[in-house]
Amino acid sequence: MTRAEQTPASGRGGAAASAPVIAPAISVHNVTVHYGEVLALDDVSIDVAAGQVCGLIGMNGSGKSTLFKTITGMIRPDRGTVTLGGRAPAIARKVGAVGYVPQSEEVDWAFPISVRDVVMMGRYGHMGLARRPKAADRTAVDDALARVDLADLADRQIGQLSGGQKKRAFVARGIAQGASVLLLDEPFAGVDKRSEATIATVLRELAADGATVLVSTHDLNALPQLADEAILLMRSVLMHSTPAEVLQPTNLARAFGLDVLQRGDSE
Ligand SMILES: Nc1ncnc2c1ncn2[C@@H]1O[C@H](COP(=O)(O)OP(=O)(O)OP(=O)(O)O)[C@@H](O)[C@H]1O
Repeated sequence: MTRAEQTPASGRGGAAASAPVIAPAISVHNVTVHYGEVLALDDVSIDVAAGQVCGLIGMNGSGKSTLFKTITGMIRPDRGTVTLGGRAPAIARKVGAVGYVPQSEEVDWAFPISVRDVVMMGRYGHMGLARRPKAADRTAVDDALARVDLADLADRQIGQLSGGQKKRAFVARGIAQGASVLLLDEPFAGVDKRSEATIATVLRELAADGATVLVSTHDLNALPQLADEAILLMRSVLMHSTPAEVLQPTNLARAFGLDVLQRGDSE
């Protein structure tokens, strides 16, 4: 039985057992991942509750992308478990509960597909096997495009957008999907201020509506406005606390060395 299934009715009863136990939206327990000889994640444990925006901070190679891929189920850990709202990643993905915005380098931008069709991919879990969009799917896609300010560019080939617009298109895919967990791997990398502000606002709105957002970023200055909590990752979790606490110079120095303190970003 998962923790999500543990209700008072299934326990021994009594007043102390009356509160339902709610599974964290994202739960990573004792996860270790190797690529061959390379140890990418070492005994990582993280719980993030529903409705939170959690920032993921760490230097290049600290394991952020590996953590995202493990949470989506694209990578199977050598050890440990991942659950999303009490469900295995593969199940969560199948029912469209988890949305993923990958790093730009991982997308084939030459693929002959329009922005609208990229966003429509978020609706696949709501369609039958024939993947024929219904009116509700088209409405969800139009709403998501409007929310990230891309309605005017909906019919362009995805590769013909700017870096920030591409990121917004993938955020729109997650919105159209209605994902309760949204994972974003450096959505602010190489984007202009307008795209950054649009994405940050949308993430806050989604969390206010109950979604859980895990987002990696190198922009330490923007972290307090963006996130409710933050994780400092260096192969293992160095710290999981408030942004203010994580941004304490002594804590950043543990993850990045001392020079990051002068610059305000982690690149
Ligand atoms: N496919 C792979 N094969 C072998 N090693 C890999 C592979 N992918 C990542 N690694 C290694 O695993 C470690 C973690 O990489 P990962 O991409 O998760 O870090 P990251 O924090 O996302 O880095 P960045 O900030 O540069 O995106 C690094 O040492 C990296 O070199």
